[in-house]
Amino acid sequence: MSMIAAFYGGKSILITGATGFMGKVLMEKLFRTSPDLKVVYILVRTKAGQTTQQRVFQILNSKLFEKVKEVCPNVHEKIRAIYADLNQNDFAISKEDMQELLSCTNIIFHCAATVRFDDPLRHAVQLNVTATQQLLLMASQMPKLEAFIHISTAFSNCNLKHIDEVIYPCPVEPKKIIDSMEWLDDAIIDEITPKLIGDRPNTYTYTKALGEMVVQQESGNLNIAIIRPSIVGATWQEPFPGWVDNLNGPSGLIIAAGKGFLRSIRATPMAVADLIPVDTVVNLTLAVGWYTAVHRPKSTLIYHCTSGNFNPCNWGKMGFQVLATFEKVPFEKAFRRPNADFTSNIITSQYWNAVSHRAPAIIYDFYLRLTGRKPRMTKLMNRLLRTVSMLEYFVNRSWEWSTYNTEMLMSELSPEDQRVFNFDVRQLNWLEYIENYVLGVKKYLLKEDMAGIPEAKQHLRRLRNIHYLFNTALFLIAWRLLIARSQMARNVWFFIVSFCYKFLSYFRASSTLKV
Ligand SMILES: CCCCCCCCCCCCCCCCCCCCCCCCCCCCCC(=O)SCCNC(=O)CCNC(=O)[C@H](O)C(C)(C)COP(=O)(O)OP(=O)(O)OC[C@H]1O[C@@H](n2cnc3c(N)ncnc32)[C@H](O)[C@@H]1OP(=O)(O)O
Ligand SMILES: NC(=O)C1=CN([C@@H]2O[C@H](COP(=O)(O)OP(=O)(O)OC[C@H]3O[C@@H](n4cnc5c(N)ncnc54)[C@H](OP(=O)(O)O)[C@@H]3O)[C@@H](O)[C@H]2O)C=CC1
Repeated sequence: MSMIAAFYGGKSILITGATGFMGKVLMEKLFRTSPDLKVVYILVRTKAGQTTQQRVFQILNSKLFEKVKEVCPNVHEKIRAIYADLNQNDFAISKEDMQELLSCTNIIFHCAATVRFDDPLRHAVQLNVTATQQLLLMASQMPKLEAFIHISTAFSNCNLKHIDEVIYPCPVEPKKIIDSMEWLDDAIIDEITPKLIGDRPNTYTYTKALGEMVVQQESGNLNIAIIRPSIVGATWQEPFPGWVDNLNGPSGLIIAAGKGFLRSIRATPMAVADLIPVDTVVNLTLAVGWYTAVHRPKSTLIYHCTSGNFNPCNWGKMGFQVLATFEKVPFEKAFRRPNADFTSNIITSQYWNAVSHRAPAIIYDFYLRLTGRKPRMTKLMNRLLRTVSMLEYFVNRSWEWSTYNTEMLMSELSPEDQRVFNFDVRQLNWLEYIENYVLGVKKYLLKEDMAGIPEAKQHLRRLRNIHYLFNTALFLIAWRLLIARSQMARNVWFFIVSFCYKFLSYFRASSTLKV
């Protein structure tokens, strides 16, 4: 019997960010392993014209929840969607709902965040820092609360090379940052943002670091733990391999490469690709929830959820396997054949951006214009290059994360819990994982049918022929222009033609003699 699964039985659990990538997998695993839990409160906002109920309905009707519905047929009754906007005071939660949350919650998993790298500081502070502070305040008023689990990121201190399972202070206190956001205007905030974030690459990593400081400062008597996952990728095993539902991290780039838009990226092939499957993160999160509530460690423990020190994979190996999978299962309607490569420095990267990204986009837009359609490729390409430039920081460096607490927790689990809540990435086979990841992107993100593979392959063969034809035409035009202008080119051309002629004449003569 799993002690962790039994622990969550009968519990009232509050999840923020339950509609996000990690939140959905967390809910799925909770219901699948502890179908007898009392209730899961989720703080949900309305979005894209959907009510909170409609959003829950959509999640429950997705493929991710198919197994849950078998083991917990009344799952819809156990999810209590509470309207909340984490950008608002008291999260805009109604009085009755707030009362219920305060009096009933046993465990909190705080997953909500803005994960955009380019969010203005004000917005990132609001969600990643102020909302965390408010949630802690709520938590301190919950008499039945046993544990508060905060999801941070392994990159909150990406300005360091070696990162321990401790909270590193930021130069300016979070409280001062929160206060200043209230009275500074946007223009001034934009101006001081680079100074505040210092040697971190974006507002996301900076505000996640501030969020951790807030957790430490406001922890009071609460049982708190912080989890720091690295780059969260598709599911490894559960509920099935390859599930992914957003474009963050590598997923968007896999699509861009598979559709032939992305042809080169400035990356260091030997740098560690610290990817971690989302189900691994969720298993660790649930194990940490149990350990924090039951063992009540004296201080806030931080758990690194990373793969690099247990089972390292590098970007070269990852890129290679991604491309190998495209050969077997190509994406449909590719713009060009998938043939991406890593470049090593900024100058070659600029060159390939001009030749392999911008030029084809301009040519294609010209073709669209000629055929009376609206040009769109240049805009799309600019967006892609901007995204790539933001991710480059993370694919050109390696980090070392100490994992003392994570290993300690692993050793504390019973063999059954180690199996059911497995977060030991030493067992992960990267080649298999990456192949399933690419397949998952095709099936669950692009919603492409496997039956379309022969047609996709045929399309790629057509693209290859067009590519050869285009290159031959380009060569002939260039050559024709050259011999019209240069005596030397004419001499070379004359030499080649006469050499071929002589060779053919000799060949014809010798074959006639044999007869
Ligand atoms: C030895 C040698 C061997 C060589 C071998 C050969 C090598 C070959 C190489 C081949 C390459 C193969 C493929 C690649 C394989 C791997 C490559 C490396 C991947 C590297 C990625 C790693 C980086 C991750 C770093 C993570 C560090 C921190 C981790 C975290 O803690 S947080 C999670 C990470 N967060 C993110 O990833 C968010 C990043 N995104 C953003 O910040 C923004 O989206 C943006 C990038 C700034 C873009 O903003 P825009 O405003 O321009 O666009 P917008 O967001 O409005 O979106 C545009 C349209 O796209 C849709 N969209 C965007 N995001 C999403 C989403 N998450 N879900 C769904 N849809 C999304 C959006 O809707 C827009 O659509 P529209 O409305 O229709 O226009
Ligand atoms: N993905 C990754 O690679 C990594 C993620 N993490 C951390 O893991 C956690 C989960 O990330 P992930 O699931 O990938 O992120 P997602 O972007 O997929 O999910 C974010 C969640 O936060 C919710 N949210 C955002 N703003 C608000 C708001 N104003 N009010 C209410 N809810 C809001 C979103 O709701 P809605 O659906 O309404 O937008 C969504 O449910 C985050 O804390 C992130 O920092 C850490 C390392 C890596």
